[in-house]
Amino acid sequence: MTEAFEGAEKLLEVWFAPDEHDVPTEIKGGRSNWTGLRQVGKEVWDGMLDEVQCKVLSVIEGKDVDAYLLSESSMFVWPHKLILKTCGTTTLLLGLPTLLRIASETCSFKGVWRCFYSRKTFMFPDRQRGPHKDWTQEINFLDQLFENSSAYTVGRMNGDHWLLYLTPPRPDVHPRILSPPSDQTLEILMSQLHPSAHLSPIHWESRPSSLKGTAIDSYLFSPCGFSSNAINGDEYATIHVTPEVECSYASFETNLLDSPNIEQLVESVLKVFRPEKLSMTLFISVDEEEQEQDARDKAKGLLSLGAGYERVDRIMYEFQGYLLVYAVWSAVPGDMRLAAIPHCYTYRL
Ligand SMILES: C[S@+](CC[C@H](N)C(=O)[O-])C[C@H]1O[C@@H](n2cnc3c(N)ncnc32)[C@H](O)[C@@H]1O
Repeated sequence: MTEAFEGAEKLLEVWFAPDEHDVPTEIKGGRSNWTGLRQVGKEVWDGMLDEVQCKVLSVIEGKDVDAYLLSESSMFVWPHKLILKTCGTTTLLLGLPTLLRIASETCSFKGVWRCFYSRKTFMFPDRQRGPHKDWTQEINFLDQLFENSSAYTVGRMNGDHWLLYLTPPRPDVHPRILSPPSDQTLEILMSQLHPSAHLSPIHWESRPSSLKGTAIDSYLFSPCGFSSNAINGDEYATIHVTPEVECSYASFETNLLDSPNIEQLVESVLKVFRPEKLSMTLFISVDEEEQEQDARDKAKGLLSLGAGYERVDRIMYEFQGYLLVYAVWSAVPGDMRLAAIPHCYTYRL
């Protein structure tokens, strides 16, 4: 890389149905053993990713999800939903109309059931291209594709903040469901990493309780940079590291929040990277009152971090069907715990 790299990712999550059993049965894609979006062949995704300006490096096929390792981050494809996460100066949103066309023409989906798009503030916003030059342009682009959406700026306007665009569930795409899917996602976005935090920082392992094995795909870029996907059943975790000192950044994302608990998980990840600054987002689906209490208990995991960090912000939102917690921390100046050499972290998925 000749100039500083923008590690912060754009993150798109599109749900075409609430559940993998709700996908159309018709198969028109090249992978006829699979249903919904998983029937779409790599060569078709390659065409969409050309518009995003990134490439597939490798793919792993799990029982429930396919994980694509990209030249700029990752893509996960379930039968009913897709997560696309891309960094650098990629033009993620320019691939969205093609994704919607593939979902309709190849997979016979009636439309988008729910969509989420988010990102943190860029380190180098002037280098972004297409609609990603600023948040208003991204909102305008998405508003041409979706109705009744909401766009939020979460956090400090005069500091690091996080941007979120979301659409409400569409009953015309899928009728109101009695028990909406349980869904949770944690993202940890870290910057100003400890200088030793770079080479293959994560070892993945299957949980002892898990009968299914974890499939892992990792890539060490030259001269530096690391990306890794792990999948087990319908659970996934993904990690991306930009170690260059002038723009160091790492992200960790997973939908597995049961083991270990969130505090332990976050602390373990922080021990690897020792970032000076970090923000976290936790989305938890909330349906009934019971789930709401459960979600609030999980969210308490983001109240304090032991390891030499002080909380700058913690903001909670309630959306239709979801609780969101956004929290920002910064390292306590002079705290010796942060000077420790980073650990290698074994993550059990
Ligand atoms: C794709 S990776 C991970 C990006 C991720 N979003 C993150 O959290 O940092 C980016 C790192 O790989 C390095 N890299 C080396 N060759 C690259 C290439 N051909 N494309 C993208 N990144 C490359 C970059 O300089 C950077 O350190």
